[in-house]
Amino acid sequence: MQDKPFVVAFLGPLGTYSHQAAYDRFGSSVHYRECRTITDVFNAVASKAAHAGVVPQENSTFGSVIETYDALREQGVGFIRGEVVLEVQHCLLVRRGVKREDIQCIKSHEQALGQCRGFLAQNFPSASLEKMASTAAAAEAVLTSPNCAAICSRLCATVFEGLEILFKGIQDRNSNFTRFYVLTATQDSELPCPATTHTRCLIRLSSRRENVSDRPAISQLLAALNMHVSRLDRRPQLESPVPFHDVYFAELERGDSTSWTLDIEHAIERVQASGGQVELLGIW
Ligand SMILES: O=C(O)C(=O)Cc1ccccc1
Repeated sequence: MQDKPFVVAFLGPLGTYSHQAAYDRFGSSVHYRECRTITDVFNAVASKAAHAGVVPQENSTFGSVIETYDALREQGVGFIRGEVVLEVQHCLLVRRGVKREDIQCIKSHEQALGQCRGFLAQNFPSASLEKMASTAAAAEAVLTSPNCAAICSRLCATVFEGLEILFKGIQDRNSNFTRFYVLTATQDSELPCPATTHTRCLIRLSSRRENVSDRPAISQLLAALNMHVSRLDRRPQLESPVPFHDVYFAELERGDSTSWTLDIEHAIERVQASGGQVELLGIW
């Protein structure tokens, strides 16, 4: 009898950058599960409908992927086990035969629209911009919207028959990379070829005390952490009774320490002792 296949969830449909990143990490020996949104990828992993998931986390031109951080704000959405960095070269795709002057609307994921803002302002100043769940979802929608174009990868011209490439390399910065997180349900869930040495981790930080006067500032929490922070993100904490009480996401990078996991545990204890709330969200 055959073992159950390892299932990897990603933001679909086929042809997204997330699909390419997932394939770069897991190759052809796993089953892939397309999800409609990034939140659905988290849900597929948390509910064990998929063994692993791949979600976009940040882009070198446009910055953080907000939907990913909003998912990471919730409890029990998964544990980050790895990262994939993908070079992203966007194309403008139309239904075959559609001319540049026919285009009235441009569809894509908000990240792709943001990464091509200059190109769009210069070449399509009066086109309306429409946010879609993913770049490939935009490509698929263009099949039935002749006056629209999609920003997506050139792969979509192969995936969706009837589309053609009008422009290539339309991102505002030639050097354009997106980083993806690989997640599983828990820290010790099964994962093909897991990393043997860990060099990064992600923690979620917030102050515990709701009382405004007593609340430790982020600077105090980071001082208590006393670790090498390589990246810091911030989102509103929705359950807080006070406004502008944020939750922070800090990526920590290993120095030359030989006891990295122990260092993290001690750092978490220090933050808790200084009035902070901390959750380890990933180690890879
Ligand atoms: O929509 C996609 O293809 C995604 O994977 C999200 C995204 C969009 C633009 C750049 C990188 C990732």
